[in-house]
Parts: sequence; structure tokens; C-alpha cells
Amino acid sequence: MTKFEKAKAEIAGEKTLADQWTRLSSFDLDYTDSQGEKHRLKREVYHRTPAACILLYDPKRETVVLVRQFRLPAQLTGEPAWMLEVPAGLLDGDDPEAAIRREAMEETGFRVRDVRFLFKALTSPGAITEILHFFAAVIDTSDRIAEGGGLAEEHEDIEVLEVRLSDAMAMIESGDIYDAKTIMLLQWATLNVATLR
Ligand SMILES: Nc1nc2c(ncn2[C@@H]2O[C@H](COP(=O)(O)OP(=O)(O)O[C@H]3O[C@H](CO)[C@@H](O)[C@H](O)[C@@H]3O)[C@@H](O)[C@H]2O)c(=O)[nH]1
Ligand SMILES: [Mg+2]
Repeated sequence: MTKFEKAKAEIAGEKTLADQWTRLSSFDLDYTDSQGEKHRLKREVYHRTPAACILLYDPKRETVVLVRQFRLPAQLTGEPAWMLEVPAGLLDGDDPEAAIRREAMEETGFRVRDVRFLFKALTSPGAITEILHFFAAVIDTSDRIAEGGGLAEEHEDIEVLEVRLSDAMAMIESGDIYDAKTIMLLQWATLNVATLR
């Protein structure tokens, strides 16, 4: 028995506010609350498509592969804008595992052999439809078969770094790493390092 047994949400209308790279719309929502009372609510939603990210861990060197790139929203909030993150990208119609293999190669030059699906998460459920699929893979130096750095035709300008897991954890505390998906994967790695062989 939950508080929300009487609750329901029905979409009464949707208006597209912007439809360029990603659609932004405004919804009228007929929300019946937990007391059974009906209210008309307004909600704006940014329709981001699904994405995937990956922890690449080398157990011999105890290192993780991170990428640094420019992020405009970071600059707009006044934070350092060339952010350190785990490799990630939009699925672009592929299944999550195929997409993360492609993104890992494009961004880091690492070939992903066995890949482990960990979990998925909505990254900002109040406003954004983005669902992110999290993966982990064990790598070693022989798996780096290309430069990485991102796609030239998309002007991706990516630096590839290999950082000790313990140093990366310290960079969360110092504020040098402040991307949510990256913090989640580094913490997962720290908790599960014994399984990453
Ligand atoms: N024209 C245009 N191109 C864009 C725009 N936004 C992104 N792009 C292009 O689309 C590419 C998307 O690259 P991906 O590697 O697929 O995605 P990502 O930006 O790394 O996204 C990942 O990280 C984000 C931030 O943490 C996540 O939001 C996202 O879900 C994903 O995990 C960018 O490099 C850029 O070329 C835009 O508004 N307009
Ligand atoms: Mg990316």
C-alpha cells in the first residue's frame, strides 16, 4: 500500500517550445494527487535521447580512462568548463552496448572486449528525459589501438587521460571532477574493484 494508490497523471496537452537539436515542450498535466484531488499542472520537458557511459579500468596499473572536453553548461554556471568525465555518448539509434563500444573507441581509442552492464539512471528526472546506461570494462595497454580524441567532423576536441583510481577519487573531493555520471562510476569502481580483473 503506497501513498500514491489514488494518484494518476494524464497528459492534457503538449506544446513544442523549441525543436532544434533537441525538442523542448510544455505539458499541461491533469494530476490526481494522493488524496484523490485533481489539479492542472504545467511541466516543461527537454526530450534528450538515451545515452551510455563506461568505466574503463586497467587492474594492472589501477588506472581509469577519463576524457576532458569543453562543456558550455559548465561555463554558464561559472565552473571550470573543460570537464573531466568518463567516456560517454548518445546511443544514436544503436543498442546501449554497441553504442558504448563505438563511443569508447571514438573518444579514447580503447577497444572494449568484455563489457559489463551495471545499471541505468535518469540523470535529471524533474525536467529531462535522458536515461543513461552505465557500463564497465577491464582494459590493458594493448587495447589502446587508436588515438581517440573524438570525431573531427563533429569538431570533438577531446583529451584522453589515464589516472589512478585513488587519484580520481581524490579529484572528486577536491572538485576537479564534478560530473555526476563520472562520480557514480568512480564510486562504483571503488566499491567493486575486486571484481574488476
Ligand atoms: N549542432 C549541434 N550539435 C550538438 C549539440 N549538442 C551536442 N552536439 C554534438 O553532438 C555530439 C554529442 O557527442 P556524444 O559523445 O554523443 O554525447 P556527449 O555530449 O558526450 O553526451 C554525454 O555526456 C553528456 C554530459 O554528461 C550527457 O548529457 C549525455 O547523456 C552523454 O552522457 C557533440 O560532440 C557535438 O558534436 C547542439 O546543440 N547542436
Ligand atoms: Mg561524448
